[in-house]
Amino acid sequence: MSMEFLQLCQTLVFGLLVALLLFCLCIVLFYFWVSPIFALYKLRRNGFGGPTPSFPLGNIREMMKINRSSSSGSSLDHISHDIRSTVFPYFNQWRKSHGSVFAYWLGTEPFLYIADAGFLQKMTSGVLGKDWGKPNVFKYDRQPLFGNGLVMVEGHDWVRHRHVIIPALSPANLKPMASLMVESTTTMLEKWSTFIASGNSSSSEIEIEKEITAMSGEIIAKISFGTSHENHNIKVFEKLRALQFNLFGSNRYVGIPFSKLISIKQTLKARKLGKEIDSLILSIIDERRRSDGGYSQWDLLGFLLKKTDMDGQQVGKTLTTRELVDECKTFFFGGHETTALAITWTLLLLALHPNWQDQLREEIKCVMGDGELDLIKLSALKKLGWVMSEVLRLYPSAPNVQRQAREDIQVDGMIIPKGTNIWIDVVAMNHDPVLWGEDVHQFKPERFKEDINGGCNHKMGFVPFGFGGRMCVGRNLSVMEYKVVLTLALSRFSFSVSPNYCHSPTTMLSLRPSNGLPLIVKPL
Ligand code: HEM
Repeated sequence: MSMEFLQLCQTLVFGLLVALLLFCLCIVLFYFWVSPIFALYKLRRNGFGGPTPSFPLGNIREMMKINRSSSSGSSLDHISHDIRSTVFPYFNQWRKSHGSVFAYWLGTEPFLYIADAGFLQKMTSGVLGKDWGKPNVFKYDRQPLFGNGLVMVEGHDWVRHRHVIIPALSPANLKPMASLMVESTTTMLEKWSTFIASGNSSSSEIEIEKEITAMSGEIIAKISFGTSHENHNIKVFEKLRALQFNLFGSNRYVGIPFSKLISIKQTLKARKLGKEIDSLILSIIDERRRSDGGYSQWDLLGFLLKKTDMDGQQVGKTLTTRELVDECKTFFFGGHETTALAITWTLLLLALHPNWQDQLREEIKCVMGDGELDLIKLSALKKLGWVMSEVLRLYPSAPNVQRQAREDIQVDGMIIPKGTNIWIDVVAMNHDPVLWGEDVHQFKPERFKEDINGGCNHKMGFVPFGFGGRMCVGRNLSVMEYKVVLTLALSRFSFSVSPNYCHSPTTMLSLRPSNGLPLIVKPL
């Protein structure tokens, strides 16, 4: 072979490599630069304003800057329930200049921000639950936490999952679970009594958020898997918490191209934790399938296994084992955090409003008498129901609801282009004086006395459990747990705020007190 021929081959290979590299670069540029600019142009042409993005970061840099300059919390003397500027300071700022509906960008991902109940109603009226998407960008990011569980699944698969799960969480099915709630709550309260008795004073400071979260985790573990897998339950709980802190504990630049590579350590750790949780749950499922009576055990897994392996086969509505694992994770995570935080915020508000503690104690005594907690009578605790609604209004455990448009959606002649992510700001709507009146930031449970919507002047203005076909499936369970825990706690203790408390609500998927909730707890 001549030298010239070899040189020609080398030049050809080099040329091909350069061409390939240029082609890849063009694709990357198209996806992460040209395509977002087209999408931005489409949104603007349809009348959606918003802060100006710069690709590939979108508006993330500005969000971080506003976050840094926002207030970090308030002391006991200056607690304000207007949490809009603390929780989502950038939205609070942008709302002032762009109104309640505008477009912003997480990296190269377009988001439509909505804090307008009228717009929300028009946007959702023509779209069925199964036709909504969930933002792909979050779906990939949160894969280790939810997999393809009900929170993330879409289309006909979502219909099938919901069909299997809804009966599992019906009030009739949940009734036998109440005794598990009483058991875990009583154990926690006993521990508090012992702790207080061991000190020198008649009351003690207790870190309420930590206590309630641990107890709620124990409850959901027993409800999900029963009491015979305690070791596994604890491990799943601990690993899910670790996964949550890994995914949401610090900035990870979701939406920016190759963001997983930027935070490679966190990505790998999340993946590892996700796999460990999956194999723990798989081993529980395997054990159940092998054991005598594994299907008849009274818990959510028992119910789903029976549906999946037996009843569901006849009607073709079953879940695969992989889907069962994802649903167990979804229950476990979705089922404890939101409820635990609703109880935590309630105890803060009751500590700030001792007259409401008295009113609730009176109601509990009147409904339950002096005897043991009667589960059938829980629904008669009306005032406790108003308090729960008011707490979910001021401090919504789920501070936002998300969707992704899978088709173009028409709203008042404007088009939300297919692929647009949608971020509904529940905090902003719950604190909007136009919807609620001038006393919007005050704790007034009585606003729910005559009206389940709390006097909100738009029916889509109060959506603490979401809306439409995708509304939360766990609300019966959470109301039951909320009432059991608070009835037992208020019957034994009074609560006041510790001088060590710093009011600084923040989001880590759910809305939580960023420095915990120390309360002074005193036996009655
Ligand atoms: C105070 C307690 C709770 C609050 C505030 C809450 C709030 C929410 C919200 C806002 C959504 C989104 C709905 C939408 O997209 O329109 C949701 C969905 C969901 N929640 Fe809850 N939740 C609570 C308790 C629970 C519990 C106890 C469970 C499970 C046992 C649970 C399981 C789920 C599931 C599986 C979904 C997805 C439903 C779907 O997309 O079809 N939640 N929840």
